[in-house]
Amino acid sequence: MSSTQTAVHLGHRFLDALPELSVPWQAEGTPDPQLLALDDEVAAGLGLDPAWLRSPSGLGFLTGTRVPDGARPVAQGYAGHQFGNYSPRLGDGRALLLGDLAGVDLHLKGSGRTPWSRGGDGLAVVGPMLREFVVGTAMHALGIPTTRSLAVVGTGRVVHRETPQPGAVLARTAASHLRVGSFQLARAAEDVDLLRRLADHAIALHVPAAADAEVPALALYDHVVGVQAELLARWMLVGFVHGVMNTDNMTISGETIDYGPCAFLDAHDADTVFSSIDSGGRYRYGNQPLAAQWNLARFAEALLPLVHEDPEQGIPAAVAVLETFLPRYEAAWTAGMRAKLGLAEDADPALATDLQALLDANHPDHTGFFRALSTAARGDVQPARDLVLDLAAFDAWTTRWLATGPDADAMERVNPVYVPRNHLVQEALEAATAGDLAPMDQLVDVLRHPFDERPGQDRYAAPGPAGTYVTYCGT
Ligand SMILES: Nc1ncnc2c1ncn2[C@@H]1O[C@H](COP(=O)(O)OP(=O)(O)OP(=O)(O)O)[C@@H](O)[C@H]1O
Repeated sequence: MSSTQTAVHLGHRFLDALPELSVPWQAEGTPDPQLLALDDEVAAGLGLDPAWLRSPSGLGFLTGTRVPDGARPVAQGYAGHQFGNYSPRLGDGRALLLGDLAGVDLHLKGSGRTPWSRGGDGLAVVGPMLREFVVGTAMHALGIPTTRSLAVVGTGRVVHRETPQPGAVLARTAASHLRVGSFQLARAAEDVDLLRRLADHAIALHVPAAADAEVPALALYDHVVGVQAELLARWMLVGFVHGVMNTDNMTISGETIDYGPCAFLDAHDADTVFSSIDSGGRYRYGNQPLAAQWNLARFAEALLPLVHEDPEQGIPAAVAVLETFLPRYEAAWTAGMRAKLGLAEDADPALATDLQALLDANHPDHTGFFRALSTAARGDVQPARDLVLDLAAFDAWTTRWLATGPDADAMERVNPVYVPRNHLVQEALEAATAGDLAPMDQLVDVLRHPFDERPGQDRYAAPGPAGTYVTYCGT
């Protein structure tokens, strides 16, 4: 196999800044590594040669078993609220931060036990790691901030879940792996110096201008509230359900992280839940903005000692910022809806909220309906009309909307034809787990160009049969 890879120099910025949150660690060996998926574009962004990554030495790099000279992999510590309950010790129980490269973190998932593993085996399996690859790739193509999957490598190890599963390691990149839970751990340590270094590190990476603010931690908080408001609006507009919005899965960068029990809506329904363990519907589609706000309140609590030396006295300033979350979310959502509906800047905002009410009442296929509206903007309302039950309400809304002269071309640039449909992802992952990668490769190929309609590929645009949502709790 040809290889033009020169030496890889992995930095260790997290370990240098925050040794207390870092446990130097190594990956477990992989008996028989086999490449299952590789994103050449992500590789190129890191300055890595895809041909080398496919070679035995590249697979050693991607699984953490052959670490470049000078690299210092660590398991990162963090805490977090999971489904509302606080866990003081989470951390990378099956993951490692290999280091940083080209300004981003390179992280492994499924690389073996660490001191944060608690009772877990430290491993990951093929299906869920490929799910992260497929859905993360789709999210990036949709223009939504996200960690990115570089590769999934089958380990050749059998992993014991409900049934024996083939093991895998995911290699992914992120602007950083700083989470709300990272701050919760530093706050719980009652070490203000550690908390300050963590905030300074986050500021240096994600919002350098905050360093000059009167209260840098408050400026950091304001930034995170803003990027999360934008992110949540993007999720809601595209019909994405994250599924496990615990505080350890909320990034400081504003990137989507951890594609566990996630999926895209078929029928638009605020009560949609995909995670089999989310019995109370805490992270249902329609509750996501409020779940994010709740997480941001926990972030504020963690930051309080940096807002004021008497944390209690920092509360009003932090609450004032937190209270901007929903207005910022609504502004981002309104702007996004304006784009999805091909409206001019000065269009009546009630067009968006009235359409939302129509979607809530009629449950059309989310992705298909918005795409069909661009056909309506070209003069054929029937495809959209076929998706709703309340035809009088649809006709009334459509008449108002069409009178604004919506821009169909602009709409087609923001309303995807293809999203990772739950049933297709499931089908592809089951095939891959059984050794056939072709369905996944074909699916990823379509998802990389979500706005470009492809003749003969209708099955990738269609919703699954009603009632066949796969609820999911695999890891
Ligand atoms: N098989 C396992 N062995 C050890 N720890 C695990 C295992 N699975 C999950 N964990 C740990 O449980 C916690 C919650 O897991 P979760 O599934 O949210 O994270 P993850 O998918 O492993 O990682 P990330 O959030 O980085 O994408 C984390 O601390 C994670 O490291």
